[in-house]
Formats: sequence, structure tokens, C-alpha cells
Amino acid sequence: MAAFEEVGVCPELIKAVEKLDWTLPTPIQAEAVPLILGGGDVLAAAETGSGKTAAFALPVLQIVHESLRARQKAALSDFGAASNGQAASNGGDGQTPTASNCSAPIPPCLLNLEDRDDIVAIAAGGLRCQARGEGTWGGCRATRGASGGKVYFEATVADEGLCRVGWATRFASLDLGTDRHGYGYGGTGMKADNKKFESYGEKYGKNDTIGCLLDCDVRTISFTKNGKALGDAFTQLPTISGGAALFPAFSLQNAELQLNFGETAFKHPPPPGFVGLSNAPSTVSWTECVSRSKCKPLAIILEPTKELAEQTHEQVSVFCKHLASPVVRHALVVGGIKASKQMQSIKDGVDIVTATPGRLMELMEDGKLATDQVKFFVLDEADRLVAERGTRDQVLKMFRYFPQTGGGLARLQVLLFSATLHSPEVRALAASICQNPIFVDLKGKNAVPETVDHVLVRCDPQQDLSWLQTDLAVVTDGCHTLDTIGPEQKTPENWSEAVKRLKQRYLKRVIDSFAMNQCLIFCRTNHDCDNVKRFLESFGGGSGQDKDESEKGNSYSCVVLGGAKSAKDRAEALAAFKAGNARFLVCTDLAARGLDIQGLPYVINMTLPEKSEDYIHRVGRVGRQDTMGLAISLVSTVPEKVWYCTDRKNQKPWEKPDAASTRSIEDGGHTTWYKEQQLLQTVEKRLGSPVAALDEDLSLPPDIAARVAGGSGSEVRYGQQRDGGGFSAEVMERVKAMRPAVQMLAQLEVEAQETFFSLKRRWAAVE
Ligand SMILES: Nc1ncnc2c1ncn2[C@@H]1O[C@H](COP(=O)(O)OP(=O)(O)OP(=O)(O)O)[C@@H](O)[C@H]1O
Repeated sequence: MAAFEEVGVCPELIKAVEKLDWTLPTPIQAEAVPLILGGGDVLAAAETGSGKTAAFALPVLQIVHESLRARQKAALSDFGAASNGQAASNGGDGQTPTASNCSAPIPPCLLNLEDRDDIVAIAAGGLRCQARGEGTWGGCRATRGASGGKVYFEATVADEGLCRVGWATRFASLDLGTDRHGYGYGGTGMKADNKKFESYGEKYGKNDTIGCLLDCDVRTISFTKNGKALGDAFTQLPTISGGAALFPAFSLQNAELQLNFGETAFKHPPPPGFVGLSNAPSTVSWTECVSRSKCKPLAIILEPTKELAEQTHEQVSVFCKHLASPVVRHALVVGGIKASKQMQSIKDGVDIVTATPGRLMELMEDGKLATDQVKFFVLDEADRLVAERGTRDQVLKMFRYFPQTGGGLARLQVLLFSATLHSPEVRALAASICQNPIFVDLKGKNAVPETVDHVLVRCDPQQDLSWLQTDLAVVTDGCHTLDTIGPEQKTPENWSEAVKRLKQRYLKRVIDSFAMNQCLIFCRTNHDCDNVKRFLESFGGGSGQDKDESEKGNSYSCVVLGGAKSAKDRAEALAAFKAGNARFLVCTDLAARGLDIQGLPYVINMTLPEKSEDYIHRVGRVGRQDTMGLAISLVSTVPEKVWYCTDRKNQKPWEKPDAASTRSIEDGGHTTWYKEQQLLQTVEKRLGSPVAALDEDLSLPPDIAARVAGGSGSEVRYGQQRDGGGFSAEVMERVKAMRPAVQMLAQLEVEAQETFFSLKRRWAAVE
């Protein structure tokens, strides 16, 4: 296995990993780091806990640092050249020129070759554009935008075809009018903003001249057709400023436009008070905007949850420590925290942003984070990021913001990482945003480390009638509040309620039987998490977050981490669990991915997840870094009716369960029947082997017990590193084989040194 320097990691980053006591790159790091350093797009799939974060963070940091250095060097030499030139023109007095003595004429406003879709051609002279191709829209914008005053330009339709003309910020989609940052008026007599198309003015076509009027003072946009005023099209625009200037913008489909920004006389002069954009006093150039912004990251790392983003950001901070001259500035951009607070941390400049999609998109759309310098787009847990349509669309939209041109190291590199990267959605995404990606698949579909043991507890309420006992304060989800439950009832509803009760009893038994003091308990919903917490609290509970120190040792202390909690509560819960102040983290699948909790011994699934890849990620919280972990799933033998809410308005039907809400979703209600036996089959198929059941007394099956307690001479417990001091059996084997050669080399080294010094002494004596 290669060392970090052999895979190309630079000395500063090696220093950082050595401080973490990392001796060798993990297999995914050894594979992915050189590919990324070599400039490739990479899709990397490797088991949970295999060090994927560093596999992308190290090379990304290294290239970002190299780019910053190159930029710094170029800036220093430019400055040298400029100051030398100035010294000459100032008569050699060496004084730095002031703003007043270096004012240059403002360049004319033209169509921007760098701000257009590929299918848009711009004619020499920069005032005529066309897009050819039936059914395909192409967009472009001008080089100069208005940041104040009353401005005007004209667009004359030079050919048949479809077009929209208007104004947009430089952050808007080039498809004018399809987001919040562009305002267009189309030839079909429609105006468009944020995908809202409404009737406006009249139709226009070949030879018509459209006047585009922007009044930055009252924040309105209006249009004229051949000199005839069509009235206000857009009012109450967001504040227009240097950073959010509005540029002339055009979308065309098989059409051609001739523009006049005011360099020559207009066909139809604008109303009094309006001036041509070329002569307007308050304008900004596109290049000026692009180079002025300090918030111009070179790398964007996208994470599906705030917790993961924080964790990756921390990892990046650790790696950055020894990168100097210049330092790499990195920021966290996540929801749940005031955007203004985050702006504070990025406004002085940022090179790497670790973010969750929603907040990042917001900043990008508001023009607060420039995207024109982005070299890396990393999608960690990529399959999760694209699993939902909304996030997938956001990811694609983001991608369109990034520079798509450039070669070599200037090219945008796209990196997709996950333990489970085999979904069709990921493949479709890769096909649309990656260039010849290399798929590094170290585990295939089965991405769980060998260090995880999988067992199940069969919860059969027809056999085990202990659910009828009332000794424990079991709290179920209320699905069967209206149903008659009892030993004489043989209905599916009875068994469903029974299994809910039984599972909580088993939870307590499992915790006691393994004397667990640190465990992640996965539930299906936030509501289920709260119920499990209430149940555990009935034995003392405690959150470990309270001031009362005595709660820390409580055997059932627990905290909840679920999407329904506030960002602050989630952060506190995770911190309490990581610090060992709460023994149990009761969570939804929000915590299934990426969370890295050192030496976590146990995971309990109160219910199996609907997708087998979520099982892989859940159980991947244990068995990390070669520590042994146990995943215990409580699996119902009978169908269980559960809450299933598909719309946001009816999120809490359990608060007042009634005949309507407890009906199944097919019948207009909010429940569904969950069949865990089927889910178990998909999990087993994914794992490639059956999951063994715990014995009735909840002891481990013998073959598993042997791995952790003496069977193979091992005394390793769950949560501890397996035999081999953190290295896999394969590595240990190679270390053993190489030991004699290394010892011989060390001996030779000693002899060579001794010979050298004795020769040196003799030489000194002769002299
Ligand atoms: N080369 C290495 N040597 C030793 N430890 C390492 C090395 N690389 C990473 N680690 C450690 O391994 C643990 C797991 O790493 P990481 O969180 O990156 O895994 P992952 O593959 O992203 O897992 P998941 O799929 O669950 O997100 C971390 O605690 C990390 O510090």
C-alpha cells in the first residue's frame, strides 16, 4: 500500500495527516487522490467509514492551494510590471498613481462573449446575436449593467424565430425569466419572471423594435414596441446595486437580434429622463463585477445535511492548518443559521465552501457568492443528494452557474462520493455533469465493512405475548387508537399495535443484555423518535445536556436527532452524544449518512428502512476505522400499520387520530402497512447473506460471538479495534512478510553510518 507522498499528497497536507496519526492512505484514498490530482472527474464508491472525506478533501485542498499560489505569484509579477510601467510614465518618480490620474474611457456596452450559451453566436462588432437550432433556447447578456438611474436600450428582431428580451442580474439563468433574477418580454406577448409567464403588451416579430426601459429609482421595468409604450411589466424589483446590477439579457430560439445600447441614435428615442445604457452614469462592467467579488470560492463541497457539512468543514479545517502563503480560507454555508451570520464569515474572502444545497443556492442566486472561479464541485453522499427531485434540480441548477469552459487545471472537476453510488439517478446525473468520469468502485453494491456484524431480533407478537403486560411505560404512535386491541383480537390491527409494544420491550432488553452505553437508535419518523425517547425516559432517561451532572451516568440517557428539531437542538443533541453525556442518540435517517462517531459500538434499527442503501448507511455508523460494530434490527413478523404523510399540511395526524386520518393513503388517510419481512429480504439481498437472529436470551449467534469474545483468541469488544491494531488482515500479512527485509535494511543503514563516521575520523586524523 502506497504512502501519502506516493499518491502525490503535498508535504503540508502530509504534516496534517501525520498529526492525526494516519500512517497510510486508505484504499479509496490511494485510488482516488491521484486521479483527482490528475484532473479527472471521479465517481468513488467505497464502504462506509473508509475515509472518503479525505479522499476528496486532500486533493481538492492541494489543487486549491496550488491555484492560490499561482494566482499570488501572477499578482505579484503583474504588480511589479504595472508599477515599473507607472514609474516610467510618471517620469520615473516611482509614485503610485491615484484614481484621478489613471481614469480611462469607459468601454462600450456590447454583447458578452463570456456570458452566453454555446449556441448563441455573436457577430463581429458585438451588437448582433443569433441562435440557430429548432427547439433549443440560447441566452446571452451584455458586458455592462445598470446599477442606478433610468436606462434604455433597443432590440430589433432581425429574423423570424422566438425571442425574449429584458434585464437580468449576472447570476440569473441565461434562459431569461426562468428564475428570480431575470425579467423578460417575449415575442408571443408574454412577460416572464421566475418561471411565471403572463400576458403582457402585444406580440412582436421580425423587424419590430423593442425598447427596454429600466428605472432603477422606482425599480420598474417597462417596454415599448416600435416606440409605443406598453406599460409597466415588472414593479417592486429587488434593490438594484453594483453587486446586483441588471444587464441587458436575451433568450433566442432560431432567431436573430440587432442591439443598440446607445452608442448610435435610437430608432425610437426613450421617454424623457431615460438615457442609453452606454451613456448612463451608473453602470458596472461584467468583468468588474466578477473580479471585485471576494466571495469567489474555488471549490464547493455539497453535503446533504447540516451535520455532515459541519463534520466535513471541521475535517477541512484540520487539513488546512499547515497550508500557508497564502492560507486557504474555508467557510461553512448551511441552513438553520441566519444567512447574515454566514455572510460575515465569507465576505472577507473564501476559497472552499462546504454547504448544504438550499442555503448555498440562496446565496448564489442573491449574487452573494460568485461562482465564476469554481474549479471543484464535490457531491458527497451524491446518491442522497440526487434522490429527491427538488435537490436534484438544485444540484443541476448550481452546476449551470459554474464555469463550463477551460482546459487542464482550469477545467471544472466534478467529484461524486458515496458508499452507495449505483442508483440510476446518480448515473444520469454523472452523465449530465461529469466529463469522462472514472468510476472507482471498491466495494460494488455491498459497501459495509467486514467489521460490522448484522443480527436481528424477530418480533413476533403472536408468539411472544409479553406485549400484553403493562409493567413498562410503552408509548406507541397512536395509529390504532381507534382499534380494539387485546389477546382475543386476531385482526391485523391488533398484531400491528402489539408489535409496536413488543419492539419497545425488546429495545430495553437489548440495551440491558449488551450493557450498552453508546448506541444509535434509528426510527422511521420524528414522531417515533420522540416516543422512543419518552419510553427511555421512563427508566430515568435524561438528556445529558442538562446542568445536572448526575444525569450523565444514567443508563438510559438519550437525545433526539431528527429533521423536525431546530438546528440548535440538533447540534446540542449531537454534541451531547459525541461527548458521551447521552448514551443513546435516537434518530431518523437524517443521521444515517456520513456521521463519524469514533468507536461507536452499536446501532439499533427500530424498523428497517424502506431502501436497502439506507440500511447500508445506517449500519455504517459502526465498524469504522477497523473497530468492531454490531447492528441489531428489530424486525416484525407481522405487517405494521404506520403513519405515512405525503403532504406538509397534514404532517401530524397522530396528534388527533380519527377515522379519516387512520385510513390508508390509498383511501385518503395518512397510514400505510409496513411489511418488514419483505424489507429484510432486500437488505439480505444487498448484503449477500442472511442476517442471523439473536437467540431467545438475546445472545449472539456462536459464529459472531467468536469474532468478538475469545472464539479466535480475540478479546475484542464492539467499539474496539479488531485484532491488528487498526490495520486490515491483508495489511498485517504484508507487514509481517516485509518485516525481515525492513530489519535488514535498518541494519545496513546503521552499518553504513558507522563506516562513514569511522572513515571521516580517520580522514581527519590523516589531515
Ligand atoms: N488514512 C487514514 N488513516 C487512519 N484513519 C483515517 C484515514 N482516513 C480517514 N480516517 C478516519 O476514518 C474515519 C472515517 O472516515 P470518513 O468519515 O471520511 O469515512 P467515509 O468513508 O466518508 O464514511 P461514510 O460512508 O460513513 O460517510 C474518520 O474518523 C477519519 O478520521
